[in-house]
Formats: sequence, C-alpha cells, structure tokens
Amino acid sequence: MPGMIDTHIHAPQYMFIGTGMERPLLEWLACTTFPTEDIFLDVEIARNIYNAVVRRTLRNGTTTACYFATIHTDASILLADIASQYGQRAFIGKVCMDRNDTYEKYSETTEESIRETERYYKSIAYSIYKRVKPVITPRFAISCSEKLLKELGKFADEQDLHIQSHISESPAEIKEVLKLFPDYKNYTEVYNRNKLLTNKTVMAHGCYLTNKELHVFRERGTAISHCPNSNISLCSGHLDVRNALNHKVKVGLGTDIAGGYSISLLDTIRKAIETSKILYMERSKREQDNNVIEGKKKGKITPNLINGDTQNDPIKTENSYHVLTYKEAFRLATLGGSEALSIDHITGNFEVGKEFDALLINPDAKDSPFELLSPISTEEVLQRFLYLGDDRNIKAVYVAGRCVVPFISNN
Ligand SMILES: O=c1[nH]c(=O)c2nc[nH]c2[nH]1
Ligand SMILES: [Zn+2]
Repeated sequence: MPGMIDTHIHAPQYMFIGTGMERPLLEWLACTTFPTEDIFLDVEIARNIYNAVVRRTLRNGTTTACYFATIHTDASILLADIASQYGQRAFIGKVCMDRNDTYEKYSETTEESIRETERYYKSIAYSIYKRVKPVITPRFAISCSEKLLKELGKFADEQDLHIQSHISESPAEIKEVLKLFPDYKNYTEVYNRNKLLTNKTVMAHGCYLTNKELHVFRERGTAISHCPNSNISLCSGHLDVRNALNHKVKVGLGTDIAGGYSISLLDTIRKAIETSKILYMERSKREQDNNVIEGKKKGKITPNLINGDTQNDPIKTENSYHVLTYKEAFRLATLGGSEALSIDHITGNFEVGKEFDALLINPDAKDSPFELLSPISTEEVLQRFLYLGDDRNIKAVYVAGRCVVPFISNN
C-alpha cells in the first residue's frame, strides 16, 4: 500500500509519549511540554530522542512526516540529518516563539527567532538529501508577537517555503488568542493577515473553525491536519472532518505526538473514524431532541422517536450526515496528507510518475495481531489491517524506491 503521511508530529515530545495527558492544552504545555522541549538545547539528548522517533515512525509506516522540533536550531538541524540518514521524507520546523508567559525560560527574542530561522533554513535548504525540507514554524498565535508572525510570513513568502502551526484547538486557547490580538476578528485572520495561510501551509487541529474561517482556508489552499487522538487525549474538542471536506478544505492526518499517544497512523485512522461517529451520534441525538420538542409544541409526538426506534426517522434515512468511511480515512492518511503538504504530484498513491513511497504489508505475518481464518476479499483484508494491524504486519518500507525498513544497521 502507499506509505502513510503524518502531517503533524512533535519529535521532541516523543520523550514523554503516553504520559501526562491529564491536563488540558494550555496547562499541559506549561507543565509538561515546555519544560521537556527546553532540554533539547542539549544536542546529545536530542540525538537520542530524534533517532528513536525517526526509527519508530518509519517502522510504523510513516514514509513522510511533518515535524515540529524545538526552538533550538542545532538540534533541529540534527533532526533533519537523522531523517536524511534514515531516508524518511520529512518537513522539519525549528519552532519559533518569542512570547511565553507560562514558562518564560523556553522562549527567544523576536530578533533571535528570525535570525535563527534564517540560519536553520540555509543549513537545510542546501543539504544533499532533497527529501527533507525546512518548514516555517510559528508555534501558535499565543507564543508569537505580531512582529514575529509578520516577519515569518514575509520570509516564507520570499523563499516559497512550507508553513505549519496550530489553530483553534481548544476554547481556552482561542479566548487567549482573541485577548492577545484584539484588532483581529478571529483566529484565522491572525495568520491570514500576516501571510501565513498559503497553499503550502498546514494548520493542526482546527476543531472550532467557523464556516467563514473554513472558507478562508479553502480560498488560500491551506490544509488542516486532523489530530483526533490528541483532540480527545487533551479534551480539546472534535474536528468535524466531514464539514471541512464539504468546504473543500485539504485535510491530512496527524498523530500530534505527544498530545496524541500513538505514533501509528493506523491509530489516527481509527480515531478519525470514531470521532466522526461520535459527532454523528451527537447530531442525531440533538435532532431527535429537537423533533420531540417540535412534536410537543404541535401537540403530537412521533411514536417511533419516543420508543427510540429511529428506523423510520426521516433525519436518519435522509442521511444528513455521512460518517467517515474506512476508505476515506485511508485516503486521508495517504493521498490526503500529500495534498495537505502540496506534494501530491510526488507521492500519496501509486500513480505512474510519482516516487515509490510504499509499505509491504503481510496480513498473514507469523506474529500478526489478527487472523485471516476464512477466505475474505482484498478490500476486507485492507479493512482488517486498518482496524487491527500494527507494525508487525509492515514487512518493509520504501521511500522514493529505497528500502528504508528493515534498517540496514542497528545504530
Ligand atoms: O497539541 C499541541 N501541541 C503542542 O505542542 C502545541 N503548542 C501549541 N499548541 C499546541 N498544541
Ligand atoms: Zn501539535
């Protein structure tokens, strides 16, 4: 199958993966994330963690990853070196943040952030392995001054670079953004007016984007990275992916390590489907409740709704909301990710002319976590792998035709 594309992952946060998800976003950043990222000034710590995360993502079939590193330029360059050595296709951002009221130690001056971004860009842009690219990375609006956002937008525009950040992830975050940027009408405008929304921009989360904001995304060609595991783990909210797709916004999937706890895009696929089903159930419940209220007002209550029998409920049979299918989720993890990163002319599926980013799947592996006991169709095998499979079924990984898993050496 085509290789999977993680459009949003924080490489340094691999250090605390699977722990510390009891706090909501802003507290989690202040108490767990910033103190951890701060120690990546130490390049040897960075080497250890970055080696581990590149190996682990590759083994799990992530042929392309769009990484946040930290504010430290040298460690970010090191992550690019490691991804290059292993042959992963990657977009890697040195994080920019000139404002941090909750953990002051972990921040830069505006000038440092701009100067170091330029140094970082020069170091990566001229490296030999062309499949690792720099990405301009203002962390999110809360951690950037208007001046920094403007300068980063300008630099990305001049050099025609990718951009990544976070948007509308949690209600507390949005409230803080509107407080810090009172002259902007909404979160999207903060990035848009500073030239940060382009067709090479990926914004993570977007749970609370309004239809008007989605319209701006569509106009700019900006993508959303859907990170359902993280959205649930940090109690941030849900992205209505169907609505984003209906607005013709590009959507890819993100593990968002370590707000999300699973490195595997198979998990992201599952959580994306489950989130869509949760939204469907919530919507059905709301519509039923409204129907009952309407019925009461008119003095008649539809019996099948009272009994909970919804078989003849026109709202359901009209199918006003379609849950994400496994095929759609599979597409988001592959071609959708490549569209989000504007590399769908290079990778994302097996169209003739594209580079060969691929996984060799063995559904019948000796140590497989599922069985194929009765004869089933290829589509059913795929479906079973997506729901039940893991890295034990991924026998080989290829990026641009080169076999990158199994690893050649153990270092
Ligand atoms: O899920 C998230 N992880 C982060 O590291 C982060 N920083 C800002 N906003 C964020 N959201
Ligand atoms: Zn994130």
